[in-house]
Amino acid sequence: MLEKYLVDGSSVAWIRHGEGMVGLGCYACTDVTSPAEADAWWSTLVEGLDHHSQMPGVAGSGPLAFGSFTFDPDHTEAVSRLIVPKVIIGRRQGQAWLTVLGDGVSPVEIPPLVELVETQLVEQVETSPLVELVEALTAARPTAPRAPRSVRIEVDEAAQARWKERVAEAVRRIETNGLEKVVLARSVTARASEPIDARHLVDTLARDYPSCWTYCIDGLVGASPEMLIRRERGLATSRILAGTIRRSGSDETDLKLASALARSSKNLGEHELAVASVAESLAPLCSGMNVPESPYVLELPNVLHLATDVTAVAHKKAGALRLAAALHPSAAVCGTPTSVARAAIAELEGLDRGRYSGPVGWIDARGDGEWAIALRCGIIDADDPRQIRLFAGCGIVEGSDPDEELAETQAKLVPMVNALLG
Ligand SMILES: C=C(O[C@@H]1C=C(C(=O)O)C=C[C@H]1O)C(=O)O
Repeated sequence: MLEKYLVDGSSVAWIRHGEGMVGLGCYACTDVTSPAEADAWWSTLVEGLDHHSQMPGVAGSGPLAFGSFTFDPDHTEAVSRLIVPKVIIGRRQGQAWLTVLGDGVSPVEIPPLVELVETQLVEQVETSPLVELVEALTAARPTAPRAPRSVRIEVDEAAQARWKERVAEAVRRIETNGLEKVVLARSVTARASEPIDARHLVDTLARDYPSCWTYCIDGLVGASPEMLIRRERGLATSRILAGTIRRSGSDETDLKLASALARSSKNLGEHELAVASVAESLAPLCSGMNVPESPYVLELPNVLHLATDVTAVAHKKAGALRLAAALHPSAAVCGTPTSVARAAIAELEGLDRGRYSGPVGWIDARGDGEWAIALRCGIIDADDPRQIRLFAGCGIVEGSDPDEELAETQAKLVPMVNALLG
């Protein structure tokens, strides 16, 4: 529903269970090198920002900055970017709202959009001065989202073999030089005969993976199951995933797989490292932290994950971006110890991750917001939009088997592959 307001180009989306926000146009935008720099830029911009918003107090209402950050700014050609949309259409708990940045529109001119759920936005604003603004913003959307045509997904067996070699090398290093866990990723290129319409990918991902956070920002599109940090009225929550198995297609077998996953010492050990890294990074910025003793099994259509939700009360000054800066890169996407794992990734992976596995999300004027980890995603090539690079990785620990890890990356590619082919 929300995704139908997406306009190609500069529009952004953040959707889960059919709720969230779509941002149109660009009020302000900046390239940054880190979440900390982004935080400083946003704090300054938001002071005295002229805006008209409905539903104040609801998470996601008011002015927002959407952003996505590179995994490792020292080893990428990509840039981290923050976008403050001019218009935001939001929906939560069956209610909808509109936020407009800049002057020229008074709050009374903003039509009540509470019924947006049933009605087209443009109909709603027909009698208002906003109509021109919204029409201008949506004029760039000439057609309904279109599935990409003649998609070819590269199968490069030599590259797969090289990746398995890297996994084997990582396992050797784990046995010999103090590395406990390292996450190795690979990328696969898909090509269509026409430019890929990000809106189609958003539509499909939001429909097929409703419990994930579907995002679209500046060519980065995906549906992440992993929440690096959500801050809502000062309450911080982090969902940590580590330990994965592929689903079989049969409920009965999946049940057995789930209980095997919950008892597997390899997966539990890998999971513990990821939880410890989050708890350690959060501790200086929070109080009253609750870290559950054992993980639960999170079911997604393609895979099962071991999951832990950590909660804490964030210090007043620790906004969502500051928390994300402290948490990234967690062991879920980097490894343990962080610096050794990061260096091993730069040396072994042979991949520019770009914004894959970096924080992606939004922040509001109060410092609340949500930053997921950009997983199960693709990056549409800015120079050739018929092309998209898909990414997937796995945590490598002692005893990891290269063939199984390769199969796990294939399972993690499924959401994007299906969105492209479907
Ligand atoms: C790195 C990815 O996923 C991460 C690695 C996981 C694992 O190794 O079990 C599980 C979830 C994510 O934290 C990915 O999806 O690309």
